[in-house]
Formats: sequence, structure tokens, C-alpha cells
Amino acid sequence: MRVWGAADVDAAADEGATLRVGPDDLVTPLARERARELGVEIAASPPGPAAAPAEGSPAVRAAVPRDSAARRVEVTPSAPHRRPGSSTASGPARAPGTEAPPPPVRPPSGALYRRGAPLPGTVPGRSGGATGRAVVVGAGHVGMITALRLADADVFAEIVLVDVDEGRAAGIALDLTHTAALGGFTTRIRGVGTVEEAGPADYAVITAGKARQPGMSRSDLVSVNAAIVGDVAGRIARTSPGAVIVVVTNPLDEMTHHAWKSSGLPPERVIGMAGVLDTARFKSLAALEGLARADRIEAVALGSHGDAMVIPLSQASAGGRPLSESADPAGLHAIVDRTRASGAEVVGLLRSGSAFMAPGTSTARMVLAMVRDSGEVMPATVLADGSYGLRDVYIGLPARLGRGGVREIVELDLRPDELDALHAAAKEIRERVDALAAVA
Ligand SMILES: O=C(O)C[C@H](O)C(=O)O
Repeated sequence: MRVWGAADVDAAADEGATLRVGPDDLVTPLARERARELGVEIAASPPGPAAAPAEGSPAVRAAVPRDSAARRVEVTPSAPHRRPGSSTASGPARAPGTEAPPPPVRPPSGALYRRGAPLPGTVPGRSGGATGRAVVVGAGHVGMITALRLADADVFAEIVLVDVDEGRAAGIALDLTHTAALGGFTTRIRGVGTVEEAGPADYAVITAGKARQPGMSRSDLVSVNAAIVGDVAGRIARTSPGAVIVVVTNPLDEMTHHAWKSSGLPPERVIGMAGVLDTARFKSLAALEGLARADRIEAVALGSHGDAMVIPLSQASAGGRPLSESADPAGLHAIVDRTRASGAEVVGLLRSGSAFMAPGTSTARMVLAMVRDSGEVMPATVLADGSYGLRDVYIGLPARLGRGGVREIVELDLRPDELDALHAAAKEIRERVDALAAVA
């Protein structure tokens, strides 16, 4: 039995083919919906050995004349579909020698429109006209919260969730769409099964991969997640050569470096999310200790997203006063230690999976800073450019973010012991990245 999804219908549409399904195959409701929109026939495979094609085989998409004598299990006549920007149903005409056109941007399923999602361009967003597309790969908890926060900000025309479990991605997209009136946003949200179906992105967030379980370190995920992140990053670069990639998958330092290598994108457009999360944790934990309101604390988490995390206390203050004046050194170091172990603390409490509220919110913060071209300085995992005496290693540093990713790495006036800790983190990250390169 094979499950046919919307991606299969899209592929059949591209080839002008009938989608031929075996007697035991399942066609998802979204695929049927898509077939109706695109005028693709879904027909039974003829009996015989060819009736049950192997998954992914091109044979299953072979063009069959529309008046084929094959028994049709569903024929859904509709007006011929014309994709945006195309001059014919089979693609735009172009002069010989000109560049290939970008992949078609497909309209989202009409099902979402009928269920009340706003149409693009019909309703201005709060920000005065939402534009662009954010693609979140991995519709797990972190992807879900990232999409929620991005939707609530109402700055994107479209957010697309991508997951190998297309139904989950589509279900979360629809569920989130149902909050449009509550959140006051006009962003359209889709859920699809592949990066290619999502269409070209301005920002692509990679959350796909396994989460750790109690007793595991983030590094235990390296080989399984490297395969996923490498594949996804390559697909994003091919589908969206102008995108900025934000990596969230663990182990974060290695995965950001790996996504950069696999995508071939310039380093300013491949960034890891960890410092915003670790900084937010430090501030919250300091607030729990009564030092100040969390949002009035200044601090920054640098280095590695792990044991070699560096939280320079020289940079930690509240209301212009160093935190070291409000708390004794032992108390402050206890907060730093708890911050470093926060991911594991949540994993231990959840007993299955890892944190998602703070990671998803932190990821959205970074994307929003970029799409708004805010120029905010945020700790991010970036390729060191010589600042802090570091080069050619992805490590958490303060970075000024703009529309096109990292505008610059900002140098803080760190104490010598803090700088040493940063160099020690870089050494450790380098060793882990080298170990990954040796097995990948
Ligand atoms: O710690 C994890 O496993 C997930 C994430 O990196 C976190 O810090 O919460």
C-alpha cells in the first residue's frame, strides 16, 4: 500500500500526468483537494504486475492520456490550473539561453481558504502589508511554537510548516490558521511534506531532527541529526538560494556548521539559534532569584550551546548596575550553572522530548529581527571572522542582525578570563566539528 500526498499530485501536474493509484493505496484528503484544484485525474492502475508501483518510482507518475480507458476511481473535472507567473500550464515560455525560472510558487490548498484563512493581498497585516515567506522545517514542538510566534507577529505573507509527516504539518497549519481572529493576524499558513512544496523562502528555520531524551547529551544526537540537517540544508539552498537559514537542531554548534557546509550558502546567511535562548534562561533564572525583572536584566550567553557556554558576568547588569553588586559571586555562578544545565533540566522533567516554548520563541525573535531589518544585536551562532581572536569556527557571539542575516559581529569588552573561556569553547567546538567531519 502506498499513501499518496499532495506532493505526488503536484508532481503529476508538472508532468501533465494522471495519478495512477493501486487498489490498496490511500489518497490523502489534501491530495484529493489538490488534484481538484490542479485538474489532475486520480485513476486506478491497470491490473497486472505494474499495478503496484514501488514507492517513489517514476512509473507511478507516467503520463497517461486524459481519455485513457483506465478505470477512473475519481475524475474531478475543473478549469485548467494556471500557476502564478506561468504563461502556459506547462511553464513559462523563455528565450533560449536565458536562465531557468525559479521553481513555481504553488498556491496553498484551497481547503484553507474555504475554511476561512485570509487570501494573500486581500487584508493588510498589522505591520501595514505582510510580505515574504518563512519556512519552518520540522513540525515538532519547536517548529510549532516558532510558527505560532511568527504568525502572531503578522509580518509574513505566508508561513509554511514542512514535515515528513505531512498530515501533522497540515494539521498544525490549519489549527494555527484557526487562531487568526484571536491573534489578529493575516498571515496564511500551510503545512506540506517537502521543502520543495513549501516554495522559495526568505527565512528557513531548521528544527527537524531527533530531540534528546533523559540521560542523553546533545552530542549523542550528532550522527542521526547530521543526516537530516545536511539533506534539509541542501534542499533549502536549491529551493531558496536567497534564504537565510536559522538552525535549531541539536547539537547546535555542529549542526550550524554542517548546515553551512551542506547548503553552500554564505556564512552570514547560515546562523544558529542558541544564544538568545541561553540568555533568556539566564535572565529568567536571575529574576527567580529576585535580582530584577527578567526583561530589565542585561546579559549575553556566548560560546557553545552546552557545557562550554560562556556567560560573561562583566556584561550582566540591571538598571545600569552590575549584577555583581546585587548578588554574591557564588549566587551568580549558581545561576550561570543552572542556565547551562537548563536544557537537560527540562528534558528530565518532561521525560520525553526537550524544551520547546523558550526555543521556539527565541527562534522567532531572531527571524523577526531579521525580517524587520532591526539591526538588533543578539547572541547567535555565527562563523567567527577574526573578532575576539577567533576565526573559522561557528560559535556563539553577539551579532547584529538585518534582513540579509548577520550584518556584523559585535565585540564586547570582555575580561581576560571571559575571553579565555570563549577560546576554550571554540577549541571544544572545533574538535566536535572535526569529529563529525570524520564520520560524515
Ligand atoms: O537541551 C535540549 O535538548 C534542547 C535545547 O537545546 C534546549 O536547550 O532546550
